Amino acid sequence: MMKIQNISIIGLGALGVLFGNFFADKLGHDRVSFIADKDRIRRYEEQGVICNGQKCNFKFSDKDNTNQTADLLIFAVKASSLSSAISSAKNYVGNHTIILSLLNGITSEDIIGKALGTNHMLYCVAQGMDAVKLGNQLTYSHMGELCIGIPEDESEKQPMLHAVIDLFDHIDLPYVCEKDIIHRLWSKWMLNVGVNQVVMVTQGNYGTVQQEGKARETMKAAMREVIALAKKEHVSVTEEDLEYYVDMTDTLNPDGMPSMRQDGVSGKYSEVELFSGTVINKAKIYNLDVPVNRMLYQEVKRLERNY
Ligand SMILES: NC(=O)C1=CN([C@@H]2O[C@H](COP(=O)(O)OP(=O)(O)OC[C@H]3O[C@@H](n4cnc5c(N)ncnc54)[C@H](OP(=O)(O)O)[C@@H]3O)[C@@H](O)[C@H]2O)C=CC1
Ligand SMILES: CC(C)(CO)C(=O)C(=O)O
Repeated sequence: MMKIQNISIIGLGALGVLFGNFFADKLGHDRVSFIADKDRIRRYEEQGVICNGQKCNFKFSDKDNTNQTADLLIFAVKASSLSSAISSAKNYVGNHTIILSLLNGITSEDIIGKALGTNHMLYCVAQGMDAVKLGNQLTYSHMGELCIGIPEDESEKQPMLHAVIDLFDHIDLPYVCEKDIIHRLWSKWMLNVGVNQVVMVTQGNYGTVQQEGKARETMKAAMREVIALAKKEHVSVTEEDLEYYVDMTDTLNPDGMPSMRQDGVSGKYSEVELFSGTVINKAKIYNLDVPVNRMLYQEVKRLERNY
């Protein structure tokens, strides 16, 4: 079986730092590196990176290096940076490279696969964390888990999946190997369509949707529009999935906030196109009305016009 010896991550943000720090602690700092351009590397080395109060000694790899490929390559950028990240990471893809994408939404695996080779892709969903990165500082109390898997018709990727499972077992990384990874991708997307957008437009935090009231009801209504859409696309996402994710959200630090709201706080454009943007476009195909997502889309865009 292939053994994963080195890991490259692209994206030194909330998830990149969280998982990069975990990998480096368990495997040693030499086996984990962050791919970036020279300007970013200079900035990161000048400013440093702090994870739960501790300085991280990360190794950086110049995107233009052509003498090293990754055994495991992890994408941890926002959707708006995905195409630049793909071109920065391409030198690190060798014949044996396994790629995981931590991006939210239901499209990043396809996009990366089309650019770098679908034969490299496993599916992955990152969930359950309350990571907040503001400036160069990451804080979290729950690291969450990675859900990994392959669709039914890609069974030739079992050896790649086993290599990742072997690594995660070896370092005790919290993970779930999913029987139906497409179901997980969609049901996690349903959560983001609800919690990320509602916390963003209310300019709140997890506490805002953990208490009974309008915000929590709007979150659930936005999620139910995804359930209706999933039915049209023959993906089984149910009310039980909704309850599972609402319960998971209730366990998060009430002062924490989803990645989209962190973008709002930093005045960065959000991933709204991954959430209501995608819901609205897909709903048009089926003549499905999605008023809650239309409202959330308009509200996010209104907030972003003031940046
Ligand atoms: N935050 C969370 O708790 C969760 C996030 N997700 C998803 O994971 C993905 C990543 O989110 P998150 O970690 O919050 O994102 P962040 O915005 O915190 O971090 C993204 C990082 O990517 C870096 N980056 C952008 N373009 C490039 C590039 N071309 N080369 C190298 N680095 C680049 C940015 O660097 P710079 O700052 O230098 O521009 C930034 O540090 C998103 O899709 C999000 O929805 C999923 C689950 C939970
Ligand atoms: C809701 C959460 C934290 C999942 O755990 C997430 O996916 C995000 O912040 O984008």
